[in-house]
Amino acid sequence: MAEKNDKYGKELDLAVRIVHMACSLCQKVQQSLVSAASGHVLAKDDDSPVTIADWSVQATVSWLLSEFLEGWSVSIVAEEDVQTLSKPEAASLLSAVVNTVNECLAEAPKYGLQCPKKVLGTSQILEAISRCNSTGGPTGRHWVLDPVDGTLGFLRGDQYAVALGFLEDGKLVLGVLGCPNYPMRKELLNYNHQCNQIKPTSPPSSDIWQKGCVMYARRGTGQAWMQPLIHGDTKFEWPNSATLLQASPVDDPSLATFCEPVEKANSNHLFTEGLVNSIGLKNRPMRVHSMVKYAAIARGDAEVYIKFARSGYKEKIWDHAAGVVIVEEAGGVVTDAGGRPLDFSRGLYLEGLDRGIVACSGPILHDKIIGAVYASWDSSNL
Ligand SMILES: Nc1ncnc2c1ncn2[C@@H]1O[C@H](COP(=O)(O)O)[C@@H](OP(=O)(O)O)[C@H]1O
Ligand SMILES: [Mg+2]
Repeated sequence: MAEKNDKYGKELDLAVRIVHMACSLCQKVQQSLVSAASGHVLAKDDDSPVTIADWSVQATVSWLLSEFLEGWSVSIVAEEDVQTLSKPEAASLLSAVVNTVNECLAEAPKYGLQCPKKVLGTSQILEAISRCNSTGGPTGRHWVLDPVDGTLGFLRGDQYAVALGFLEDGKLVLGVLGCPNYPMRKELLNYNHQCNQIKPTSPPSSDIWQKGCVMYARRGTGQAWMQPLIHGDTKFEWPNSATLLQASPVDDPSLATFCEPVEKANSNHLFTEGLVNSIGLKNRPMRVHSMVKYAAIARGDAEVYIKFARSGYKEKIWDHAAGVVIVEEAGGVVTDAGGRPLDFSRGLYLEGLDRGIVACSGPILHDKIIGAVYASWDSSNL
């Protein structure tokens, strides 16, 4: 077991194993989605596969955390609620979730965890999902879960993440980020040409694409780690070939790569283009779904991540928690556009966030971006 004698060692060890299991669950669901769509265009409004993955991951993570930590009193802030799933018309969805969760939990021994003594029933699974109704806040211990971050990426057979953070007394102390499609070569992350449908043969089902990883960090250690996902009959053995992550040393903007959301609706591409041009960034933006953008900064595949949501949009803590601590421990800097740290202590949202989010591989680039925000804000079209 990892770092058991250290503070949060037990929680980190468990969270990493759980996120590995959740990634495997997602890969199976996404694979069935790719097979189902093989040769066809998946209906754009058919979001049931991602819904199954969302609820199944939430139920699995909730059940495992409760089973191996403080029992039913464990506090989890998570994206999904149980209402839709409890409706009579969602019966087949619910039954798919029940099967998916039980299949995943049956694999627990492979990850060094015990599986349930009996297959979980529908009511236990609904209870596990609905238990994740904490609203976090400034005191106590809270897990923060985004079961499938980047739902569009998931549906498109593209990038998505499973994100699990841990807060104590309002401070972010652990982050675990599963990136099941994170390619080993950064070029494969670059999706400027969005894929609007599942593309079973592109990227190729090569070894590179199948890899995937789990990143994790504990606040204050100055270290962030990455483990490959396990495949087939391989058993998860700590430290599971963990390697240290190091954010990029590049601090010359002309050599830096910046990443941002794929969706224009989620971040103002025009504003960020002006911003990065003004400090001399030349590389094309790396547009990637989900918190994989934080992963790219932590691994040194990109130097800058900027997100400026439309005014009035409130950023949720689960969309950032895991990624922020990993980037910071890998040597990066994450703040709002005013240069202040993100505040995870005020409930479901990053309350008080100044305009947008700026994550950089180091302080020099970060200062430049923040300076550019001040210089260009008044003339911006936000
Ligand atoms: N209008 C909006 N502006 C900014 N972010 C939004 C948004 N609508 C949804 N999001 C958030 O952006 C996340 C996706 O991030 P990105 O665009 O970087 O891939 C979504 O996570 P989910 O996919 O988990 O819902 C969602 O929480
Ligand atoms: Mg999300």
